[in-house]
Amino acid sequence: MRALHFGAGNIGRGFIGLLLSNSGYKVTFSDVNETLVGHLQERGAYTVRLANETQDEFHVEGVSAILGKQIDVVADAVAEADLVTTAVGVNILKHIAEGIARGIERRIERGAQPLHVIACENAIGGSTQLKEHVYSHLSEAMQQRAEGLIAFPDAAVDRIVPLQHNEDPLEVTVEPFYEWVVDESQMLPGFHRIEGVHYVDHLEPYIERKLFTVNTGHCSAAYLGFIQGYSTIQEAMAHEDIVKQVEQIMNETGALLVKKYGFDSAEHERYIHKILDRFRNPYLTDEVTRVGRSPIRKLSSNDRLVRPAMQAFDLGLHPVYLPKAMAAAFLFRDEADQESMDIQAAVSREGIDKAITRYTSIPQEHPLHASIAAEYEQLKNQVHS
Ligand SMILES: NC(=O)C1=CN([C@@H]2O[C@H](COP(=O)(O)OP(=O)(O)OC[C@H]3O[C@@H](n4cnc5c(N)ncnc54)[C@H](O)[C@@H]3O)[C@@H](O)[C@H]2O)C=CC1
Ligand SMILES: O=P(O)(O)OC[C@H]1O[C@](O)(CO)[C@@H](O)[C@@H]1O
Repeated sequence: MRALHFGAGNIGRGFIGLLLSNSGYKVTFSDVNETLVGHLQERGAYTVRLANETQDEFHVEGVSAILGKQIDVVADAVAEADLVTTAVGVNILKHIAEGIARGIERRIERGAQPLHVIACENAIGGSTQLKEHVYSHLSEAMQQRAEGLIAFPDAAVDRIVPLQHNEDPLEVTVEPFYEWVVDESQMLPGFHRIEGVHYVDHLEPYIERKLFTVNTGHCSAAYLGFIQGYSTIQEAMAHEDIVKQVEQIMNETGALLVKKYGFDSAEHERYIHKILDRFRNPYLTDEVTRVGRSPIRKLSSNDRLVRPAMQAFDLGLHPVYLPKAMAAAFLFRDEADQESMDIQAAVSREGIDKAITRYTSIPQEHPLHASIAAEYEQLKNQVHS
């Protein structure tokens, strides 16, 4: 069984590649980072280390790599694969779509077997988004032939994998916890199951629970930690005032999730506490700049902050901590993160009110808009210099 995985980065090597290899897939990585591809081609193996007391090691062997810029090579790999997965970042999906489309054409022309394409990104409907990008490169006739042969099941992925600072450029340190949930209702018969994946009929409760708890809480810790001048999540989470606020934020999304999906509230509370412990993992060093990265994406209407806040509001809940997290996101600044610099420029140019509407799509007359603006005014004088 052959798997082609796009993105040989932290999640690619430390999570998806590891599970695929453990399930008997021979993994080929496609990446645009030539150095990384070179190392993988040369060694064909790498180590995954768990961030726990015993630093458990796993050796992933028999892997290969191709350069993602070589569309023809990528298309051939897609044509030969039994499974395609991605962990490149949701905004990069459009850039890998052409290679996948050319590969689909080749495999259909050869009368090949069905193919599953699973996007493992932090986004709602990631694989569906990828399908749209891929289909934009296919003729209508080819799209029709692809239906029933090529499936794009949506997925939720959860494992904290920070930026790596290991001597060995291929080694990756990951937290012990992981969760990979795939929408089985979007799959075709005969799929070679991946060990460790949880297959469900309805993904929405799982992806929203994950995105609105782990990701909402994590980025909030980053933005609130940034204001206080902390450089890592572990440093920020050592301060009880930040922990309390992060917990309140997750309680607000929790109230929404319990109301919307009927989750057991005691169980959800345990889920929140486990996540707070994961954020505090003393065996990891996770930079605030990584966890806060891409604030435009994180402030967008379908993502971890605005979507739960709006849904909560519409269900008659009145979030107050979520607007604070959003206000903190508007203050996050990292010169290496273009999105954060664009937000800072927009706020200076047009003021916070217009910037809130621009990035969150929350109209000025909505009560949440005023809450974010009020929190921003409070927080802006507290940013550690
Ligand atoms: N790191 C984490 O803790 C988690 C990350 N995720 C999601 O996984 C995805 C990847 O995140 P990370 O692994 O942290 O990022 P990363 O930056 O470590 O890895 C992304 C990789 O994609 C490669 N890439 C970029 N453009 C490409 C292209 N056109 N073709 C092929 N490869 C390309 C990059 O060179 C890089 O190696 C993101 O969507 C993220 O939200 C999800 C859960 C946890
Ligand atoms: O690219 P993003 O969305 O910041 O992804 C990283 C996030 O995903 C997580 O791994 C949670 O699964 C967190 O480490 C982090 O907040």
